[in-house]
Amino acid sequence: MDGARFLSSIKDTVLNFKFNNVIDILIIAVIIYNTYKLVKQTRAEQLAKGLVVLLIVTKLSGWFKLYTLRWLLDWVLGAGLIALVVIFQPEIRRAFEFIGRSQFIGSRFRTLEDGQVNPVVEEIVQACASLSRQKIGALIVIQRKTGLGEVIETGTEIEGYVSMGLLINIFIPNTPLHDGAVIIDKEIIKAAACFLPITDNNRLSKDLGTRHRAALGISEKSDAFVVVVSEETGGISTCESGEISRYLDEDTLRKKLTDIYNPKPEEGGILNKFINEFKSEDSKEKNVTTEEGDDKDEEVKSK
Ligand SMILES: Nc1ncnc2c1ncn2[C@@H]1O[C@H](COP(=O)(O)OP(=O)(O)OP(=O)(O)O)[C@@H](O)[C@H]1O
Repeated sequence: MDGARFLSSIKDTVLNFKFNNVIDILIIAVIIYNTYKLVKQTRAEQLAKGLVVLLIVTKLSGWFKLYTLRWLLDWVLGAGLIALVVIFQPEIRRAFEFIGRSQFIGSRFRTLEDGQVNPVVEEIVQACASLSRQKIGALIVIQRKTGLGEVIETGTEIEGYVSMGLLINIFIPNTPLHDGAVIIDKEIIKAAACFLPITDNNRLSKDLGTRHRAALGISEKSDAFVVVVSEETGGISTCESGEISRYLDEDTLRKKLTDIYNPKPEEGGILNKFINEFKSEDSKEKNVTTEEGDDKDEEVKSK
């Protein structure tokens, strides 16, 4: 394109500029800004930089008529797109899962009046407190928006209302259903003795065995809320979004469960929540810490 044609095309663009062009530019600006926020400080950042360089070089090779280089770069970009989908499959999956469980679809738990507590919360709290006192190991998964059908299928179907008695009974040692996890969907115990995926985080504290690792595993792969009672110490822990909080007292557990069973509208825009969801895999990878030496009664983030 020579100089005169270039100038005349700019003149045409300016003269034909309309309101819908402004909207168009604004939308693109918002998309670019949020894409930048999305990839910033994640493993996608370096990749995005490389992609920008590749795009610029491709464009330049076209302008300078370097046909072989252009052909090669076109090919790399085409193949790169498929590679991107493969590399970022976990993030893409999380993003789609987030859309699926977003507020558009509504919460699965009914909202209660202020101060009201869902009776299920108290049943779970009392069961855990009792199991903790008796040092009986327990693993309780509360399903939220991510369906846990595959996990439920690995166990024994129960379909019974949540009650302190039933929960304690399930986990009594040497009974047929005590090994594995109980899955709760709202007020119903769907199944017991379920097998959960174990976390592959190998930087966890050595004193966390397979029960806690299974709890973390399912919380990484879904939005489930998990309560663990340690057989060894009687300590109560909870796992959520790949993070473990240990040595909880009854009141803290009650508060956490109340937040689940009596959800408040989430703060922040839908876009920010989407970005956080997308980023969480990466930030977790960066924030892995070990828990050795942590004090009792302190909430410990395992990741
Ligand atoms: N993948 C799994 N899915 C469900 N439950 C599991 C899984 N792996 C282990 N468990 C449960 O954890 C029990 C073993 O717990 P282990 O002592 O290894 O873990 P821990 O985290 O040290 O817990 P604790 O503090 O209670 O000893 C098993 O008997 C079983 O009930």
